[in-house]
Amino acid sequence: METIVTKEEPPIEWIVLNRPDKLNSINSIMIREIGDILRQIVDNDKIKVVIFTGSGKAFSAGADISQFKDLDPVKAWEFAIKGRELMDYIERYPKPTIAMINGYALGGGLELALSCDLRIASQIAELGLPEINLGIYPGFGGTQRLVRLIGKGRAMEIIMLGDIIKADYAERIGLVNRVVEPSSLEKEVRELALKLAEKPQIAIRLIKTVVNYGNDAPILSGLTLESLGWGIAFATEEEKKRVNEFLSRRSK
Ligand SMILES: CC(C)(COP(=O)(O)OP(=O)(O)OC[C@H]1O[C@@H](n2cnc3c(N)ncnc32)[C@H](O)[C@@H]1OP(=O)(O)O)[C@@H](O)C(=O)NCCC(=O)NCCSC(=O)CCO
Repeated sequence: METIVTKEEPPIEWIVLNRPDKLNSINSIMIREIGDILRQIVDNDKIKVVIFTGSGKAFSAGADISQFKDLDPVKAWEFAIKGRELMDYIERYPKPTIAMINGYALGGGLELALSCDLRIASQIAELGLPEINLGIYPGFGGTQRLVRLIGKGRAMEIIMLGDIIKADYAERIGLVNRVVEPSSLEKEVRELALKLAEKPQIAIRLIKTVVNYGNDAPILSGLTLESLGWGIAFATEEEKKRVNEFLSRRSK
C-alpha cells in the first residue's frame, strides 16, 4: 500500500491515511487502496469494527487538488464517481465504522468521515467543506450526507461559505458525535470500538441496513424494512441467548 497504513488489531482494523506531507489528501490511488483493504477484510470475522484516521496533523484535507489540473469535465465526473462510490461502500459496509478525526477534516476528508457510522474528533480538529473556494462544491457525497446529518440550513451555511469550523461547534450541531482531548483520542476511540465489537454483530448489520436504506426511502418503505429486519433478528443465536438470559434472571 502506497497511501495508507493498515493495522489488524482484532476486533479492530485501523486504516490510517498516510500522505502526511500532503495532509493525507485523497488521490486516485488512495481511493483504490481504501476500497481494496475494505474488500479484503469484509469476510474476516475476527474484524468487527473499522477505524479510519490520518497520520500527522490531518485526518485528510480532501481530494488531492494537484490532480485537478489534468481533469477535463468527463474525467472530473469520473473522479467524483470513484470517490463517491468509495464513500457509498463505507456507508453501507457491513461492519461498523468510526472516523477518528485527529486534525483537519476538509472536503473529501470530511466526506469520508460523513460516510462513517460515528465521528469522534480531537479538540484541535478543524472541519469544513471549502470546495466553494476552488469554484466547485463537494463531490464525494457531502451535499447529500451533510444535509441528512445536520439539516439543510446548517449544511447550506457550511457548503456555501466554505468556512473551517472548530470541533466544539461541530459537536454542537451534531456533525461529530463527541469531542475529546487530543491525548485521549486514541484511547477513547479504541474503547468505543471495543464496546461496539461486543454487540450482536448481525443486529448491528441489520441496524446499518435499515437506517441507511430506510432513510433514503419513503417513510412507509423504511418502516417496512424496519419490521422485516426486526423479524430476521429473531433468527439469530444472539437474540435467543440474550432474551433467555434476561428472562431467566427475572424468573429467579
Ligand atoms: C488544510 C490547510 C488549511 C492547511 O494549511 P497549512 O497548515 O498552511 O498547510 P499547507 O502548507 O497548505 O499544506 C501542507 C501541504 O499539503 C498540501 N495540501 C494540503 N491540502 C491539499 C489538498 N487538498 N490537495 C493536495 N495537496 C494538499 C499543500 O499543498 C502542502 O504541500 P506542499 O508540497 O508543501 O505545497 C490547507 O492546506 C488547505 O486549505 N488545503 C486545501 C483544503 C481544500 O480545499 N480541500 C478541498 C479539496 S477539493 C475536494 O475535496 C473535492 C471533493 O469534494
